Parts: sequence; structure tokens; C-alpha cells
Amino acid sequence: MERIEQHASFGGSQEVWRFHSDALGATARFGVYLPPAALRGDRCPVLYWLSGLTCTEQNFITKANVQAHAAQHGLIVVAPDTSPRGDGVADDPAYDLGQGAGFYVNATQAPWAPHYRMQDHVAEELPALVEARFPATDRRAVSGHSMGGHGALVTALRHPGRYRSVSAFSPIVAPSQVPWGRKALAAYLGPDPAAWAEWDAVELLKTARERLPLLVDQGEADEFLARELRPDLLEAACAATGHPLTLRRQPGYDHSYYFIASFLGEHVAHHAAALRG
Ligand SMILES: N[C@@H](CCC(=O)N[C@@H](CSC=O)C(=O)NCC(=O)O)C(=O)O
Repeated sequence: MERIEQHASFGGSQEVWRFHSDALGATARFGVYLPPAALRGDRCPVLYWLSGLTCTEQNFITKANVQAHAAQHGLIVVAPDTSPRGDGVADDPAYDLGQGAGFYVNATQAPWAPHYRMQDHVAEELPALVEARFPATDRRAVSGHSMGGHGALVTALRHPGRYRSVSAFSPIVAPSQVPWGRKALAAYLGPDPAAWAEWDAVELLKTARERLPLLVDQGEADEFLARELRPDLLEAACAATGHPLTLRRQPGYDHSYYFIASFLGEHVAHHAAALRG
């Protein structure tokens, strides 16, 4: 494991590390922010952030101003890449499949299956590594944006008891029902939609064993709202199952990091409260 970036930030340390990921069968990078409390030697809870299509570990750590909020609340923040990468890793020329578009699933289909095990990477491998190698507790929260919002919801729903809180910005809530999701799930999991249900938040809500409250922010001027994101489907699924949901529709905001940065402080405060309890 090798540290390849280190920057002082808000009294803490923003770092990027690379290591050989057994889950991905490839070299993987992740960003980690260590707040001042962690540098003083305190063990801190961890917020995992899952980014969207075309992102690397860099987008969130350079655009969202997360360090200011994490420093204030004493949270470690971990930001993985969005797929396995490398010359020997399958790819596709389109921006919404292959490298940069792992969709946080464990692929079962060729040519993706050997490396595209992002769910194992973010839900198993990284927490084990972070809790062993950094001053981290096993109190975890998960959040993300768009494809990563889908990743956050699905990861929390698939692992009852593992996360104290979950939130999302502009998530793809029902990948089985929208073009981005249908394309990716068909490629990674095969053409049978029955295999997609365990990677679809709206489907997982029907049988959830834990009713962890969901906090979701969605911009009303988001260019992907009606075609890809469909918060109405999440609202209906939560109403049907009695799952607690706070869905905030934010007038005038688009799909960008300007939107994320505007409300990230409220999400970090929400996670910090859950992680303290
Ligand atoms: N066609 C666009 C789509 C890419 C895009 O908008 N990516 C978003 C996430 S979308 C859903 O997962 C993003 O976070 N981009 C990175 C950023 O820093 O804004 C394109 O290819 O640009």
C-alpha cells in the first residue's frame, strides 16, 4: 500500500493511496481524509462516498469541499474510484459502461466478471483495510452521487447493520427501469432482469430487513431527473413499505458538484449525528 498524494486541509490531511485490490484483481486508488482529531490520535468514524459515472477518486475530494465538514465533525472520509482500471481490465468506449462506470455491483458476465467486483471492494475490502490501517472505528456511513447514489442505497440495503446512516444526491433509484441502469446491469449481470433485483434499491426496499432512514437530495433542474433518476419511484417504494425517507427536491439545482457542494454540509452533519449515537 503506497501513499501517492498528501495535502494539508482544514487542519487534517487529504491523502490518496494505491494498493493491490484482491477484490478487483487490479491496482486500486482511494482518497482518504483524516480530520484533525484523527491526526491527534483519536479513532474516528468513517463516511464512505461513492462517486458517479466518469469519476475517479479525485472528483469528490477536489470539488465538494468535504474536508471542511469532515474536520468540523471529526469524520474520516473514504472516496474510492468508480471501477477497476488498467490495461488488462475490460472496458467500453461509452462513458456509461466499463472503466469509470462499475455501478458498485459484482459482475457475473464475461468480459466483466474477472475484475468488476466493486460491491466487494467498497463494502468489504475497503472497510477492512481502512479499519486496520487508519485511526478508524467500525462506525460507518455511506453516501454517493448518481451512479454512486445508487451504490450507497444498494450497499446499505444489502448489508443490514453495517452502516449507521445512508444518504444520496440525485441517485439512480431503480436501475432496472432506466436506460443507464438497464444497459449496465444487462452487461454486468446478464439479460435476465431477475438477476438485477438484488442491485436495485426500489426492489431491495420490498424485502429490507433493516429500515435505515434514507436522506436524499435531488435537484429539480437536473438534466437526468426524468429519464435516469426517477425519485418518484423511490418515494412510492418507501410509501408502500413504510421505509423512512426524507426526499428534498431542491429548486434550480442541476446534476453537478455545485449542487453536491451546496448541501453536503447537511449530509455530513446527518451522518455525524448517526455515527455519534
Ligand atoms: N455525459 C456526461 C455524463 C457524466 C456525468 O454527468 N457524470 C456525473 C455523474 S452522472 C451519474 O453517475 C459526474 O459526477 N461527473 C463528474 C464531475 O466532476 O462532474 C459526461 O460524459 O460528461
